[in-house]
Amino acid sequence: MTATLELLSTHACFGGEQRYYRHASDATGLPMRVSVYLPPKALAGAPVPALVYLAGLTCTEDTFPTKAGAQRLAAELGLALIAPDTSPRGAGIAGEAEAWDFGVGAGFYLDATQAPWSAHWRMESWLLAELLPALADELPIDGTRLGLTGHSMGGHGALTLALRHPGRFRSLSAFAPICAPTRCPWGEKAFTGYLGADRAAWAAHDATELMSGHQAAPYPAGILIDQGLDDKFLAEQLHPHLLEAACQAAGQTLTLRRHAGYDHGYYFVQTFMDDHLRHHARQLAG
Ligand SMILES: N[C@@H](CCC(=O)N[C@@H](CSC=O)C(=O)NCC(=O)O)C(=O)O
Repeated sequence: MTATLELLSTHACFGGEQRYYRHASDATGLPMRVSVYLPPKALAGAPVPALVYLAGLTCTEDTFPTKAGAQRLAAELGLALIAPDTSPRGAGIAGEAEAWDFGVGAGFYLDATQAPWSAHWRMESWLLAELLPALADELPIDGTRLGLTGHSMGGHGALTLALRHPGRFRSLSAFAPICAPTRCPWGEKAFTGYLGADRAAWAAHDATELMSGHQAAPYPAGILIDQGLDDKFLAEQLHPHLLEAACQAAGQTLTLRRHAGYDHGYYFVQTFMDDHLRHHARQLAG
């Protein structure tokens, strides 16, 4: 297979390497970016399990490696960390970077069906059909042992992609995720633009709706979610209580931890990162 990953830079980090790649994507028709942390065990040649982290609105592939503080424990656990960019860039669509919650930096991890976005905003296809297979082909990553997590818009991406593609990911967690995008302003704006005004198409990208369609737990080993109670987006945008109710109805074990004093930012994310790494490492072992 032809290599599609172009190494842009690499940095020694806790005995492993923090790398940045450009990836030639047919799905988006644009060069896409991704960061990958390879732990010491992978550099020694052994294929390792990987945790995919989907970042939130306004973020890039650089946000997670520089702000989440995950590499030290990932090195110890022998876990690779994959952090894709949050949208296509450079498509040249009029106004694509004018809003911080739509367009550039706001891909919502789905394939847009509405012009002009449908030509390039194909994040689900890029991630699942191209990027993850390429990473497993070209790097010492075991593509059968992938966990998925994310923050805010990326938490929505983690929950929805894991629920839309059962069996593709072995473990699931999220930080302050958008749990019911069909019922919050961020989701309504994004879904109207990317999927069209007909709300019938939206449910397939809403974690609460997807969970409500399950009669049995899709992640029997349990889902972990952390949420700060001083998060300025909690009441209007995130709605974890709706997902909690849907999980209860489906028999899905959900550990939803609500933390007094924590806001939406990366001080919150890095505080609970070790717990998420251990949650995934346990379920990805063997
Ligand atoms: N510009 C916005 C704030 C944007 C923001 O808070 N982005 C979050 C994700 S929000 C949901 O997806 C984020 O992760 N930012 C990166 C960071 O380094 O904190 C505003 O004006 O409120």
